[in-house]
Amino acid sequence: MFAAGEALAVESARFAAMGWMRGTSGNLSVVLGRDPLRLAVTASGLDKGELTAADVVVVDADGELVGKEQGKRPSAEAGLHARIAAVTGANAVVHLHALSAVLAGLYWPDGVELHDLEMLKGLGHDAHGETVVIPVIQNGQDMREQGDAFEEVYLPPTLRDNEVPVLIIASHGMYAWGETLTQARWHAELAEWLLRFTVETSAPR
Ligand SMILES: CSC[C@@H](O)[C@@H](O)C(=O)COP(=O)(O)O
Ligand SMILES: [Zn+2]
Repeated sequence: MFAAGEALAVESARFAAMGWMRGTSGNLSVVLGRDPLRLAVTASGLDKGELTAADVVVVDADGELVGKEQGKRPSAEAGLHARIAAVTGANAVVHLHALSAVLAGLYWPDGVELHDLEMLKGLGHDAHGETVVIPVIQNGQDMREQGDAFEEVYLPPTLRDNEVPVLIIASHGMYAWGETLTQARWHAELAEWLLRFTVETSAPR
């Protein structure tokens, strides 16, 4: 648990330095166990640039606190982290308030189309001839409803294509996930670049 807290604090500071976890915004999680599902998630309402290894709590599949943590509440969005981990099999989930994701969700509320960009390979897709759609769901405060909305738009991997390990929440931010915390970060970094490129080159003027 200390190791998970340490890893989440390091990643959180890195994301904050990128400007994607300003103030108390954003949250991160890693899966601790699957039967039953348990995640280590960042505690709520803290400065995400200054987390310590102790600023983490354990939650269940509904994002509810497991055990007693003195004075710390789970992230308000822990329930969506747990749902993404359950549905996708990811071992780490990151949630960022990247401006490019919010702008892309505003311009393309039915999903953001990406194609013919080398960076798509970092999301597990083809650099040529494939259109990758990052799904968008509406913002909300009920994590069960947000989880249901995610499940409706999520495209699992097929024999031909990999999943798209990214979700945009309109007027809010983005989620990315992966097999490890490092891979989740890579997906977030690459998706942010792809979204920024697309907003800057294709947004309606
Ligand atoms: C400016 S923080 C907004 C929060 O409501 C939320 O969206 C967020 O990302 C952080 O919530 P937290 O409960 O600290 O994990
Ligand atoms: Zn948020």
